[in-house]
Amino acid sequence: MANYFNTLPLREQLAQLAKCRFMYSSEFADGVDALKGKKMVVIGCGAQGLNQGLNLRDSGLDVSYALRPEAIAQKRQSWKNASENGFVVGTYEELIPTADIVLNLTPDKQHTAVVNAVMPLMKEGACLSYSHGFNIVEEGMQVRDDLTVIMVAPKCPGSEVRAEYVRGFGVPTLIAVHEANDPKGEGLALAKAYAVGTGGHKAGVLMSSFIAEVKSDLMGEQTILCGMLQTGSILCFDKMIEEGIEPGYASKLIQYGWENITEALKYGGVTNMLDRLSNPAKIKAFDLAEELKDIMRPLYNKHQDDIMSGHFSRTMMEDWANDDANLLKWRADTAETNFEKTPASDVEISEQEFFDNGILMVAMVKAGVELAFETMTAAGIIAESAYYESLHETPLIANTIARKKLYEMNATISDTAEYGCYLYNHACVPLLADFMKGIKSDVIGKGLDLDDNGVDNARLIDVNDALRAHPVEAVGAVLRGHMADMKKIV
Ligand SMILES: NC(=O)C1=CN([C@@H]2O[C@H](COP(=O)(O)OP(=O)(O)OC[C@H]3O[C@@H](n4cnc5c(N)ncnc54)[C@H](OP(=O)(O)O)[C@@H]3O)[C@@H](O)[C@H]2O)C=CC1
Ligand SMILES: CC[C@](O)(C(C)=O)C(=O)O
Ligand SMILES: [Mg+2]
Ligand SMILES: [Mg+2]
Repeated sequence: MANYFNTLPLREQLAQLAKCRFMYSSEFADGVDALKGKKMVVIGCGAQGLNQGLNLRDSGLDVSYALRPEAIAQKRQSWKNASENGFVVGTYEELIPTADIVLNLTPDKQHTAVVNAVMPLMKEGACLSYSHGFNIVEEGMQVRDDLTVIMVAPKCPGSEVRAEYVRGFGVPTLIAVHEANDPKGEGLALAKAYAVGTGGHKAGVLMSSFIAEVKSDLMGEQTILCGMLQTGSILCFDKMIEEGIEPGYASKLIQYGWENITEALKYGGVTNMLDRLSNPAKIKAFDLAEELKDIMRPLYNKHQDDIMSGHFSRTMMEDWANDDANLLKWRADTAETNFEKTPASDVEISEQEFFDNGILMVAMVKAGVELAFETMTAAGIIAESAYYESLHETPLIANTIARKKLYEMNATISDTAEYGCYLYNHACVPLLADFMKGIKSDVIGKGLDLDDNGVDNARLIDVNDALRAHPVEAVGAVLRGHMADMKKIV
């Protein structure tokens, strides 16, 4: 199998990357009808499998789980997830031949083996679905001609797919039909109904392509979403300890800080997040973010270039073949960081204090969101998709850190995202070493110690104008206009 993207002529690569259209709520008027009465069989019951299945069942659909024999025999977590939630569980042989749609929700590393095992069992004309296009785009998987192949990719961790649905909202979702596999022309109707079933249509659905999803998803998760939050957590914690901040306070400021400050981002973009600071703190955060952007821009470009060229997927697949040696080592290293090992104290931190004492964290989020957005759009990813992959998803990842620090984030995201997160982190920590030498507790841990909050009017106007003029703010305002059901978290 070859990298499918790399086999395409340049004009086709560009056309696929640019494929992305925001779908209006009127396009979902048929709800889940296209899937009513159809058998949906999910393979794997982990982060996405369990949570998507719960939403689809609550939306009135027929969901069951096909697990590998050892998972059933050993009553593994996947078996517990499915059976304790009252789903029918069976082997591939028992359930796949009955399926109208098979949802492949196993880790990307397993896709080739899983698809090769289930394809011969799938009935004529059935549908195979993915939630991430890696197997099709980066590995060139060929699927039987009679099968429809679709993708319904929630732009967030599985835990939040469920949490947002239960709150009455949803998560932005990219849907796509693999053009080589749409023999009956029903792929789009199935993907739309599936997105409604998970609640995605309430947050925004983009009709896109497998290629656009893969090249944007990998970029978002490696950089701002997981890599930047991991790097920021480690650097900010270590700096606070160096500056004499009480460790339990430092741990709490970071663990819950990302969630608190990015809630403001979710509601009103980068502008609103910085508007939560006093005027002097806003100017300070702006300047820090500009400095961070200058330092980190080459790293963001490298990640996007490596994703586009296939270098990233090739090297990750080498690690797969090497028994995940890098992934497992990096995972063990994360468990040993001071931030991870220091429990949060029970000291009260008010919502405003997270902003006032976390100016550097605000600057890191601003820099990361803007850089990821700028890099993705410069590479041909459409602004709406780049917005979901940077700004909208950052708070959803921050929610996982609030639960159980970096452990929870890395356990909840896909193995692919986790690998990319560590790759970024290991490059970004040394890159920011000199920058961090100049950082003091006034921007992380204590807040600015000023007698008055006076600022120069002209400078404040410039900063406010620059914040509002960034292109992520323009597309964000439009997309948030379609998110009437969004619910408050903190
Ligand atoms: N994690 C996330 O939040 C997101 C994931 N995605 C995509 O969703 C897909 C699923 O990822 P994710 O939910 O993280 O996966 P998980 O790592 O949570 O694993 C899912 C399940 O797959 C089963 N599994 C593992 N290996 C095999 C195998 N060889 N054969 C059959 N079953 C297997 C496991 O059960 P057991 O070992 O017990 O058999 C496990 O329950 C991926 O394509 C990912 O990129 C997309 C958006 C976000
Ligand atoms: C965090 C990255 C993601 O793509 C996701 C949750 O959207 C993943 O692969 O886990
Ligand atoms: Mg994603
Ligand atoms: Mg991903």
